[in-house]
Amino acid sequence: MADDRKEILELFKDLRVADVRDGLDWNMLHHYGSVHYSFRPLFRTRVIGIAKTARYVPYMESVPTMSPEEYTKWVSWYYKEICTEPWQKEIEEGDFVCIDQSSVCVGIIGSNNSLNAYKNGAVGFISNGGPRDTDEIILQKIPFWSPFVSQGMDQGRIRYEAHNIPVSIGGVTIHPGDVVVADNDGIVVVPRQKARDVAKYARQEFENDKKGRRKLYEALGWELDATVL
Ligand SMILES: O=C([O-])CC(=O)C(=O)O
Ligand SMILES: [Mg+2]
Repeated sequence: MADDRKEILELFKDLRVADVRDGLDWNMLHHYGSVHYSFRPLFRTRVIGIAKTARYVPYMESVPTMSPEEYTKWVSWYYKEICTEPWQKEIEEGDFVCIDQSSVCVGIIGSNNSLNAYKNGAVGFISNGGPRDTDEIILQKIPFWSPFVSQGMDQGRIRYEAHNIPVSIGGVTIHPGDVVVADNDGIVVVPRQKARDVAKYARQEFENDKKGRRKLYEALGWELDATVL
C-alpha cells in the first residue's frame, strides 16, 4: 500500500480539535476518539500528526542497595537494557509520539529525549504519565499533552514493553498510523481507515464556523483575521 500519510495530514491541515470531534460524530463515532479531558498541553499550540505508539509497564523488581558510584553504572545498564526507546530510531517526519506508560508517575520523556525525537521529525507527544524538565520542553517548543507532570527518572520505576502496537491512553485505543489532532481543547484520535470521511465533515463544520463568525465580525465592525478567512 502506498503510504498516504502526507495526503492525510494535508486533509487535516488547520482543522481544530472541535472540528475533528464533529467529523467523528458525523460518521457516527460519538463514543470514540476524545482523549480524557485531564490531558492538557504544556503550552498553547495546535499539532496534527500520525500516531507512533509505545508501551511501558511498571517495574516490579526491587532496587538493590548500592553506593552512588555503583548506582551510576546500574542506571546506565537500566537505560540500555530495561527502559529502552527503540521507537526513537523509527521516527518519521510528522509522527505524533503516543506513550502508554501505564499511568505511572515517571518522567520517561524529558528535555533531552523529546528533543532527539523532535530532531528526527516528531511533531508532538501524548503520554498518560508526566513529562519532566518541562521548562526546557516549553523553551524548545515541543508540544506535549499529559494529565500531570513527573519528576523522577525511569530506573526502578518503569520498563519498556513494546512499540508499534495499539495503546490505551486516556480512554482511547490509539493504533499506529491513526491521525492525532491536538490543541487547547485537548486531543482527538481518528482511526486511520476513517480519516478521509472524518476530515471531509470536519472541514464542513470548520468552514461553517468561519462563515458564521465572519458575518458577526462584520456586524461588529471588527477587522477580519485568519480565523474567519
Ligand atoms: O532521562 C530520561 O529518562 C528523560 C529525561 O530526563 C531527558 O531525556 O532529559
Ligand atoms: Mg532530563
